[in-house]
Amino acid sequence: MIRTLHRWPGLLALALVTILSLSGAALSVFPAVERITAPQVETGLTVATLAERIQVVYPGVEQIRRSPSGRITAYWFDQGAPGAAVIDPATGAGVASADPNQALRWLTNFHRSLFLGDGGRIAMAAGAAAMLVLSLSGAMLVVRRAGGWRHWFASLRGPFTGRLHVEIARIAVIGLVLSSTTALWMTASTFDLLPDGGVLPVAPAEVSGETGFAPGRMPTLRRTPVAELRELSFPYPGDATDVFTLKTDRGTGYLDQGDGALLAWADLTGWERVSETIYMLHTGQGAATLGLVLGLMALGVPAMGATGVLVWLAGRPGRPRIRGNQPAGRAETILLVGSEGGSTWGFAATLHAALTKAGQSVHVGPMSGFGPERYTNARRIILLAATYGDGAAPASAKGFLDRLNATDRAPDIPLAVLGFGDRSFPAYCAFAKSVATAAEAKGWPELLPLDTIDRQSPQDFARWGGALGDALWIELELTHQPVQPQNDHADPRLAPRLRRRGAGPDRHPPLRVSPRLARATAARGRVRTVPDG
Ligand SMILES: Cc1cc2nc3c(=O)[nH]c(=O)nc-3n(C[C@H](O)[C@H](O)[C@H](O)COP(=O)(O)O)c2cc1C
Repeated sequence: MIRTLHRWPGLLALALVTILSLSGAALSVFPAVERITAPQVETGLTVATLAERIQVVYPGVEQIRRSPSGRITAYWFDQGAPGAAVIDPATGAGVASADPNQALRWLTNFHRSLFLGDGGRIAMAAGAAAMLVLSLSGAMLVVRRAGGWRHWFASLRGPFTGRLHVEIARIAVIGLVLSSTTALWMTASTFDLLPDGGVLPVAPAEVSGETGFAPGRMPTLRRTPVAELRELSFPYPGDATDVFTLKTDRGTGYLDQGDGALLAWADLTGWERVSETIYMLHTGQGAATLGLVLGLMALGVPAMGATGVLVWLAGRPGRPRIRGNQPAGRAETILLVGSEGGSTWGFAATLHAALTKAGQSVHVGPMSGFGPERYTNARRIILLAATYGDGAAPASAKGFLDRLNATDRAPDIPLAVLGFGDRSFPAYCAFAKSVATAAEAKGWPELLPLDTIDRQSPQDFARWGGALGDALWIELELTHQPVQPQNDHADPRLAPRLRRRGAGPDRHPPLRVSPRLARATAARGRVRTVPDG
């Protein structure tokens, strides 16, 4: 279920989340550059002093703005012509153009809406939602694979592409959850779905009617550090009824231009504060370092997309077509498979073919489809169960143990459990062992004791086949030629190990095990083979 939830949004929204993450990563650089290039403000500088300095240089100043990076921009009128510049707060003089950065504007529009207006905004929000689902389901898969939250950073085993996918995911997931959640919040805010609109102070009923009180002398501005400033708007020249408007991190107020008195004030609402914090966390404006970290994490998305597709492609051909598979209600032998990577299905196909050749009718299906009420003709049930993660159930065996535990009585059909695992994992064949223990506890009759296959060994399988043949009183030859999973070649640790054990089809001719010999070796717990023919 979680795997499906991870796979399909991932494959369907791959292009969208890649666009979102790459453009987001590029955007994350701008606040950091602005932070570095913006002229620095001396500590303790007040809005009063800043306004005074700017007014000396630009007497027609009508607005002063401070961006979250600390950059100060002034806008003025000079003989009827508008002007604007980035200001050096130490002098009040302009030091750079205030024209908006075209690349930033282009990237921002692309990132927000793909230049498609509201439709594009909704598409990008869907991409963010897909990223959130992918991050959360991915985190649950990492936990399952590592064997719990405590092992989040434990070293990984398994094919290279899968490991790389998880290695990136477990670092990037925090940033991706943060970026996607904040993106969804911001979209909701854009579409007015949140009550986070600003509240303005009530307009003053009376003003002094005077003009000309210098901003540098106004008590409120003298108490307000520039670090808190967002915007200071000057009154319209010649209009004695107009006021100064001050916006800071705390709220908005009106100041009388005749005596500097604070006429009205409104604090930011709780919703506004939350929305502003979320805006800062998403854009990195006001938190440039965090922005860069999130941008780096976003770069993990294309890499995870590529490795995720490779993992999906490698896993797809895992389940072979089984010719002559009998319906569950008609088969004498029910062969159920618990597999994650697909290789156990190959063993099931070999066993199915050998039993069919010996005249049996066999049904092969996933362990997750366990339904004893359907096995009306069955005389035996065989479970081939791999283990994944720290002793967890593989994908095609999900729910098997729950279903078995929920039944009052185990089926009255003899059972054989064959575990597939790898001895280099601490919980060797742990899932098969749990199944065998649960079956025993339910009083399920035993056809064969639990046996295990280490690293898909054909010899181990042939040996077990001999023991099964003896139990069924038939000649049973299991000559399995494993198909090496494509991405195991990329795993420098797995491939030599498999080769040493002779798992490669080219290194190992099919093995024939005589039932008598197999019985003898099975009893001694080691494997001996006889050459073909
Ligand atoms: C990520 C991963 C985790 C595994 N965890 C275990 C484990 O905990 N215990 C074990 O015995 N084998 C473990 N294995 C080995 C597999 O169970 C074994 O290779 C099995 O034959 C795979 O069968 P399948 O391809 O049908 O899933 C793991 C393999 C991988 C790739």
